[in-house]
Amino acid sequence: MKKHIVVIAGDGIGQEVTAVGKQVLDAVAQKYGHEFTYDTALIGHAAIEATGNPLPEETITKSKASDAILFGAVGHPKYDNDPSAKVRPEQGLLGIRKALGLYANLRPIKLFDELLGASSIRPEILKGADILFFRELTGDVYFGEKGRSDDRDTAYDTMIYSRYEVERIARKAFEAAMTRRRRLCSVDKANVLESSRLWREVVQAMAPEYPDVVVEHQFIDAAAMLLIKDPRRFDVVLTGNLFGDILTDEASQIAGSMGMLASASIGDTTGLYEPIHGSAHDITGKGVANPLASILSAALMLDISFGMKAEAEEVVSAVDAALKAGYRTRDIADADTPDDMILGTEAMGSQILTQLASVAENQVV
Ligand SMILES: NC(=O)c1ccc[n+]([C@@H]2O[C@H](COP(=O)([O-])OP(=O)(O)OC[C@H]3O[C@@H](n4cnc5c(N)ncnc54)[C@H](O)[C@@H]3O)[C@@H](O)[C@H]2O)c1
Ligand SMILES: CC(C)[C@H](C(=O)O)[C@@H](O)C(=O)O
Ligand SMILES: [Mg+2]
Repeated sequence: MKKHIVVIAGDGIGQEVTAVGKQVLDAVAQKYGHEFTYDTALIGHAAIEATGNPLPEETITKSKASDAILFGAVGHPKYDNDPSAKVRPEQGLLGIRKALGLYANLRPIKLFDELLGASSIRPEILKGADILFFRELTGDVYFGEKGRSDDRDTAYDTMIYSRYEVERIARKAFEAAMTRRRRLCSVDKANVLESSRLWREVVQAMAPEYPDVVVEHQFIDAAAMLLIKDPRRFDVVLTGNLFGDILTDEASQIAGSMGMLASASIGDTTGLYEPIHGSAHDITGKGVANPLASILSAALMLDISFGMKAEAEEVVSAVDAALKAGYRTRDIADADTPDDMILGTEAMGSQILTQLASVAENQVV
């Protein structure tokens, strides 16, 4: 199969982990006889430096013309510490999500058994946790009207959702629940927020269309608590943009690390695949970033955008095999991990390629 992929590595460790994600795609293509061609595009701080714009028009054009996008991260400390900056790297990411209509952000929380010890949550609570988040991605307080009063002493952001926006993401979540354990938890703040009351109303109205799905509603504060107290009670979680952003960083502790969580942003056009983590200034340039989130994002691309299920499963199996063999990056190592099994970004990438080669030999005839 021929596919054209745009690689938008962005900033910080985005560059480091995306290089490894791409190597994995190359290895899959070679093994299965696919032809993947690549282009690169700028975003975030890198794009501001080069063009003054966090999302150059060319990046949108290239992205729209591609079959899928492998994305890294955006962000730079210069802007994090300057609240008055008018142009910011993050505008690039929000802009591309909006420009491509990527309203559904799928964030699977998969705990590899080997990483039970890497989490600070007790293993007996965690074992078998498997959650799929549907985070709405192009609405909410992120995109509602925002501003300052004339004297600049008052600021506002508007949390806003339309029935249509809630319905289309909820439908995706219900459909996914039908293929999984048939439980859907919708998370909102309907005891306080009007936009959440609409959210709940829409989900309640759709529930009878899916009689086999057990639907529950939780408030965001309680959901944040339950996620850590009893992660296995969740199957599909449906929520808005801001709540989903926060809950999934929290959920990374179920999987062991931010460096383990992949995501797929999908909608009406080209899908974008990215780790949920950011540019991680604290470890940028040290060669220690965990590339597994990028690799697992590449696996989601193979599955969702290209329909290459076997290839995607093989990538996940290769990750599993590397972890079973005892290899760790620093973020997922525990006190028992021998020093020589703690790998840097590139070395972990090489391990996955090695595992992929052997897994593939067993499976491909
Ligand atoms: N999708 C994105 O592009 C995205 C997401 C979140 C944050 N950001 C941006 O990234 C910058 C840094 O934000 P932050 O520090 O709040 O969040 P972050 O996700 O970059 O990092 C949070 C913590 O997790 C660790 N971490 C993250 N990814 C890791 C990996 N692959 N391997 C090992 N450790 C990893 C970091 O070292 C850090 O301690 C900010 O400018 C922020 O706006 C971008
Ligand atoms: C960088 C930021 C705009 C982004 C978000 O809030 O969506 C990030 O935190 C994410 O989770 O992808
Ligand atoms: Mg986030």
